[in-house]
Amino acid sequence: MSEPLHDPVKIGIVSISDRASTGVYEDKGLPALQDWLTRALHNPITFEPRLIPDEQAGISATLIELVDAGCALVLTTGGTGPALRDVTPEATLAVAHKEMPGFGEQMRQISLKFVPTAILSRQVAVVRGQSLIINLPGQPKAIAETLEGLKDADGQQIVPGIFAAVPYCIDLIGGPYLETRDEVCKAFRPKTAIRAPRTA
Ligand SMILES: Nc1ncnc2c1ncn2[C@@H]1O[C@H](COP(=O)(O)OP(=O)(O)OP(=O)(O)O)[C@@H](O)[C@H]1O
Ligand SMILES: Nc1nc2c(c(=O)[nH]1)N[C@H]1C(S)=C(S)[C@@H](COP(=O)(O)O)O[C@H]1N2
Repeated sequence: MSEPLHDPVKIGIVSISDRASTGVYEDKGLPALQDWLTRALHNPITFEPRLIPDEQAGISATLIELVDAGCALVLTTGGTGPALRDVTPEATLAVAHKEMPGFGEQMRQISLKFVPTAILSRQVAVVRGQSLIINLPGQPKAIAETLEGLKDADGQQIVPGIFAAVPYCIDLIGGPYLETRDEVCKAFRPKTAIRAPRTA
């Protein structure tokens, strides 16, 4: 039997936390991002992980470095709230070529089903060059919640997660063809954008 072939993808994962980056607590952001993406994607993934403090210039520099390194997707976690030190959205907008407001809107819709304080979350998503950068909330459990959405006890989708729109967005900016595992996240593409499976 021939094996299906999937495009390789490089993904930047960035945990932005003063306390995790200085060892006050163990970082749970990077493992949560890596676990979820490995579960969700068929593609072979090279991760570029970064654990950094809530410093605006340093966050922007890290995002640019990851885009320049060829990451088709960069996911950040942390620093999106209203506290003085929370500057992830500002740092992300500072490196944007295009804003993608739908991702932040959808994340807040999803998160409101879990916590009323979701309206405090200022996440943004942007395109820089051929890379999509998305902010996720800092709570480690919020990572899977926002990427995957909300399902009922029978596994029926109640609110679609934001990742459903990520593969097609990456197609449109000229990146690799991402293929998801439907049981984790059913990605949507218009029929004309669906590529026939390739085999080795
Ligand atoms: N990287 C992380 N690892 C584990 N837990 C985290 C991480 N980042 C955030 N959290 C948890 O989620 C909460 C909200 O995240 P937020 O990004 O607002 O952090 P914070 O309160 O600004 O503090 P810090 O930047 O020091 O993590 C934190 O108080 C913490 O309990
Ligand atoms: N799905 C989900 N979204 C969430 C939360 C959560 O627990 N689950 N916490 C909220 C809270 S309390 C805050 S302050 C904002 C911003 O979080 P951040 O500063 O950790 O990024 O995310 C919100 N979004």
